[in-house]
Amino acid sequence: MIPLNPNLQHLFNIAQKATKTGIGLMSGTSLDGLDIALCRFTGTGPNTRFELVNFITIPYPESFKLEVQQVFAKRLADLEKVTLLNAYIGTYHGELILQALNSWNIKPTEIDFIASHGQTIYHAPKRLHQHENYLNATLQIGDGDHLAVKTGILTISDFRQKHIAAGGEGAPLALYGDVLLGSKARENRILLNIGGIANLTWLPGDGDFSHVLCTDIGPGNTLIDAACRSYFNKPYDEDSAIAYNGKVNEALLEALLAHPFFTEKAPKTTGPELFNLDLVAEAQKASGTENINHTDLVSTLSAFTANSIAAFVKENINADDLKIFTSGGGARNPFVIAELKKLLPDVVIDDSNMLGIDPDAKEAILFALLGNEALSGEPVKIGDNPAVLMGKFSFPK
Ligand SMILES: Nc1ncnc2c1ncn2[C@@H]1O[C@H](COP(=O)(O)OP(=O)(O)OP(=O)(O)O)[C@@H](O)[C@H]1O
Ligand SMILES: CC(=O)N[C@H]1[C@@H]2OC[C@@H](O2)[C@@H](O)[C@@H]1O[C@H](C)C(=O)O
Repeated sequence: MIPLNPNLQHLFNIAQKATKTGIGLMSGTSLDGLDIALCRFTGTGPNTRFELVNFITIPYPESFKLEVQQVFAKRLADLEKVTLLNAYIGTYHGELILQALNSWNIKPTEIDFIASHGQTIYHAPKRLHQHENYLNATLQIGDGDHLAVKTGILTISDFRQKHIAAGGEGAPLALYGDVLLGSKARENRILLNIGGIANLTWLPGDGDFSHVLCTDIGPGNTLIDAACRSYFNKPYDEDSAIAYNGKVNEALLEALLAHPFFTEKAPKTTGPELFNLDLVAEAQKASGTENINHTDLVSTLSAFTANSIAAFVKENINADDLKIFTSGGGARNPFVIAELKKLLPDVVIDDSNMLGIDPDAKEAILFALLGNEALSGEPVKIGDNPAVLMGKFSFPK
């Protein structure tokens, strides 16, 4: 028999393990840091069982954020910088993994795989770019080969391309994790992630996958963070200290909510390419609120996040005994959550801890789960969503 090359033999051995230990990585649109979730999986698909063994967010230094911001969500960027960052982020994320493993007293050889999201630098669904001859597109950098060589661990990366190739927009991939880990018969659940962008998965209690809906909704923290950076020299509005000091400007809020993205049919995706301070400036112009003070602006942008989420739920999800389980950094924004509760008084709102899923770790767990699927799963059909196994394999040697 012709032997397999050692990489494929190693892959084959890992794929056949009953229990796999994988690291999921998420570096989101907020650019706050790298989320590292060390998970243990048995089974795949609807039979997946997972345990979060360790989790850490390693904050990015300011200098790194500034470098990424030079190319992040920008139509025009320095191509040399993109090229340099693609290699740099791969190696850097590898270093952060080694650092985390060291702090947990775990050897790299104990890890079966890394599943890495990379850093989105541009998300261009057709609804945004509107170039007739081009399809949906998205770009995540931080090449998997660099991670694999740096850590010595089999790495799976670049998950979104297959989703697009199979007809999707490359997001939200939360769909797959939320259905497999978060659904429960006879419970009408919404899993709401408030990151830079807010997205949700509607999981009706009838257990029929064809009724599941997963979509981006609009801005989560991205506009609040951008206003805090620009006007308060702060990365975000910690504990809503600024928002609670200001007053919501109803005219501006109305103009923001009038953006056509909100009437487009779900599922849909978006990003800071659309929801940025230029869009806010246009809404200020349309509502004659150019002179709004910066504190009121932060209150209004926080209310915008809550109102766009509540409006989506009211218009699209008609169910009794609805429960929302929140995750992402925005779940820690008390102003946004209090507004949401006010706007949806009949809905029980809790965080995803109630489901046994750490709200800060949820997206990193998702990528670990997608890695586990890529190794041993089968495509799962959920409504009209692409039924594909995602991710590309990189070997250390
Ligand atoms: N105590 C807090 N008070 C207010 N906001 C907070 C707090 N803690 C975190 N946040 C918000 O959460 C953000 C980080 O969220 P998260 O890490 O979920 O984003 P992300 O993973 O980059 O996003 P995405 O899901 O869009 O990729 C911060 O930038 C901030 O806006
Ligand atoms: C292109 C991209 O990076 N999208 C992110 C972003 O952050 C939140 C929202 O927009 C979501 O659609 C997605 O990430 C999560 C992990 C997802 O795909 O489910």
